[in-house]
Amino acid sequence: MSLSDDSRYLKGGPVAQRIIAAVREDAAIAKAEGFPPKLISITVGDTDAVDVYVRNQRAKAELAGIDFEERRFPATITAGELEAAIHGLNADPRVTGIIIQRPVPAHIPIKTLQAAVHPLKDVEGMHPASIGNIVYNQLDLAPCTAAASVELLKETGLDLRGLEVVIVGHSEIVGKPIAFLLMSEGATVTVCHHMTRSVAAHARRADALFVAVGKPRLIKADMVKPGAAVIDIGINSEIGPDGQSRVVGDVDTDSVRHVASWITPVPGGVGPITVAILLRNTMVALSRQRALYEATYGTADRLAAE
Ligand SMILES: Nc1nc(=O)c2c([nH]1)NC[C@@H]1CN(c3ccc(C(=O)N[C@@H](CCC(=O)O)C(=O)O)cc3)C=[N+]21
Repeated sequence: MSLSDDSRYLKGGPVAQRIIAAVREDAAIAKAEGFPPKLISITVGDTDAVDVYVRNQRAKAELAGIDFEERRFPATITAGELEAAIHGLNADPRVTGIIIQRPVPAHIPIKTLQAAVHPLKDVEGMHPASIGNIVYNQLDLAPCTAAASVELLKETGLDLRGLEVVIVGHSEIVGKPIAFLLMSEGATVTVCHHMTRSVAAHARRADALFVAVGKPRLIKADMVKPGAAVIDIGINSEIGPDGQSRVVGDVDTDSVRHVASWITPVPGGVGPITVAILLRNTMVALSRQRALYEATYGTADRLAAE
């Protein structure tokens, strides 16, 4: 059976298309009402993984009818200069959302930057206030990759209440937010990381296994419970047998697919949904901004107010 017609593969494309179609309708209405959505991407220095992401952001934003603007800064910029640029974007009423692409150079404290983005414009959900809302079960503006991973799990139709979930990787942007999102949905969550004694022993208990560590083929067939759902969030570049560079996840898909009931391909799994969620988050941010605007000026019509 080929990869494309095997129902065990949880593909991101159809889910992403569904989300983008809904965003497109929302964006058209908002635009007609005088609130065109606009997303700003901030990149500092050069990173391949970021290039792929930003390229897809631009393409899908265009498809959805969201203005997209990339601001590139040299790796030599200071944290203060970046913060000033972010404050400028916060104050600009035409800007709906700001995403700071990670990683940034080592001399820039990423947390300070994330906290500089106004919470109403924080389309990545990485401001401390946004992350905090997830602890309070307010889930509509979650970090994009984490939300995308959960969205794919939901495609299986598995009941999340009481589901045994194991997450390998505890990053602020992926592993930790996935844990909170799934706890909110009623799952029983175990988080493994580099100090975990036996990742395999935990992983084998999982009905749903999420992996986000950045190590090709870390998860092998003997670490997976038969019938489990495996969500592979890794993006690793390596040289294939043909000498060409290729992208692989953290799961040894060739062996694991014979054990798991569902498995996400890389590429073509979580990635496309991540981009779609970023656009959906931009519309969530816009509606919050509009609610504030209307509460302040007493009208939904910005053009009339100006
Ligand atoms: N603040 C921040 N948030 C992120 O979420 C973030 C980041 N920084 N830095 C870089 C990584 C990487 N990342 C990707 C998302 C989607 C694809 C994607 O669309 N992948 C396609 C590949 C398409 C192609 O190869 O053209 C796929 O998996 O099918 C790739 C990479 C998000 N990241």
